Amino acid sequence: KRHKFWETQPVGQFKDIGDTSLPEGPIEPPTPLSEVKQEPYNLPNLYEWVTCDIDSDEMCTEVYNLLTNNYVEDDENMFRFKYSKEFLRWALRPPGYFKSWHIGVRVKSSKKLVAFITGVPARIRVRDDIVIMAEINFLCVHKKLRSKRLAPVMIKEVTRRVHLENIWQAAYTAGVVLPTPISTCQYWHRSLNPKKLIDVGFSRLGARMTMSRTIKLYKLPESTATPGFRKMEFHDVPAITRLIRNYMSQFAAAPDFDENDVEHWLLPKEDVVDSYLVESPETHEITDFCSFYTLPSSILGNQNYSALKAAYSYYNISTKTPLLQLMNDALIVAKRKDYDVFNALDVMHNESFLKDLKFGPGDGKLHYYLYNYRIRQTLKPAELGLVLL
Ligand SMILES: CCCCCCCCCCCCCC(=O)CSCCNC(=O)CCNC(=O)[C@H](O)C(C)(C)COP(=O)(O)OP(=O)(O)OC[C@H]1O[C@@H](n2cnc3c(N)ncnc32)[C@H](O)[C@@H]1OP(=O)(O)O
Ligand SMILES: CCOC(=O)c1cnc2ccc(OC)cc2c1SCCC#N
Repeated sequence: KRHKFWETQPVGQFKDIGDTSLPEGPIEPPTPLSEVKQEPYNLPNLYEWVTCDIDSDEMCTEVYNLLTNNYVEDDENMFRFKYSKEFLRWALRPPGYFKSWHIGVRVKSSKKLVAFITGVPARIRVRDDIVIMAEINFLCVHKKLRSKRLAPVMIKEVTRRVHLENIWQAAYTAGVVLPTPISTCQYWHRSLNPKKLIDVGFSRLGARMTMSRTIKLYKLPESTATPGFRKMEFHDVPAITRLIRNYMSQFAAAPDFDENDVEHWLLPKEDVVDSYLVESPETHEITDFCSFYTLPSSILGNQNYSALKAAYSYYNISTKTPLLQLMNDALIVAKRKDYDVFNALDVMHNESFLKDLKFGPGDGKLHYYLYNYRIRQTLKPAELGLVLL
């Protein structure tokens, strides 16, 4: 496959796979800031750049509507991600964020928002290197403007704006194969509402299985099992920061969270992110943590349902409570909050609980990428400690 754009970019190229002579680390050196292109890339004549101020409800609504109607669908066009406005505000305003990295494209005449791409700054450790990167996300071109080579322009523009902040690396994920994945992970799904998943056509009744038997198979207790299991609160931030920094050090790639990052990314936010911890009733030590984010999807073309309420496993830490028991408590909480499905990637130690907790493998893959940073050997999912939204 010819990647006319990606072959011009400082990313691992397919032709270089297996070439262990190439050094690990940045592919190109930084450009002197005076040499970074000062003006935006040219768009086709009908279009103009707009910096999206998502603090503005009007602008945030335009972004929400563009994504709701034009963002990622599964291969069978059964679902389309429907990130909420509150989720977008959370995802796009972490500590140190740049409004200039929230980039839209409007039709000059109608002022209609027809494309979007974002970056947020993140400190990411790759093996022993801590690298300031841009996490790139929400790349979206309106369905009516596809296959016009707009995406490469969007990517070059966000790259330019990231360079202006003296940042030279990026991290991103995609369902498509591009030059060149640093890891390829698998989605797993745990039914919480099997009747709905069967009705929408995602799941099928097992052979020799009735609907009532299937509902019983996925049934969960009303209450969690772990003593001291409770919601995370603001005063837990220092302890959770210590816990996650220590736990994540075992993975080849992971976020380098400080207390400000933990406060932003891991404190519960209603209908955005849920986080729970285990505080030992005896010692009051905080020993374990689990979290999931809320990403609904539109259900496309079903008579009975229009929305899927999905929970996505985020960061989980087990030092005393078995991960299996901790994640079962997460499932119990998600079911109690009326989620239809609990999704997880096979990253970190997730493989250890997926089958036992009745997750089934999805048919979608998620490829992880670094921009302008080579790693010699593809990482196994279990070596990945990074979950992007
Ligand atoms: C130092 C800082 C660096 C920051 C930047 C780092 C890099 C960040 C990179 C971005 C990370 C985003 C992460 C993220 O947001 C999470 S992945 C979600 C991406 N969005 C969607 O799938 C939404 C629905 N699809 C669309 O809106 C369009 O199909 C998009 C806009 C995807 C492509 O629009 P289009 O109308 O269908 O296509 P053309 O404009 O004609 O362009 C075709 C070229 O685009 C390449 N392409 C297609 N999909 C891609 C994808 N998902 N990543 C990267 N490249 C992608 C494709 O390979 C081809 O290049 P090639 O000819 O070389 O093969
Ligand atoms: C029921 C299990 O599938 C999903 O939850 C789901 C929901 N919405 C999507 C929207 C776009 C989409 O495009 C790849 C996939 C989904 C998926 S499966 C992959 C995500 C996970 N886990």
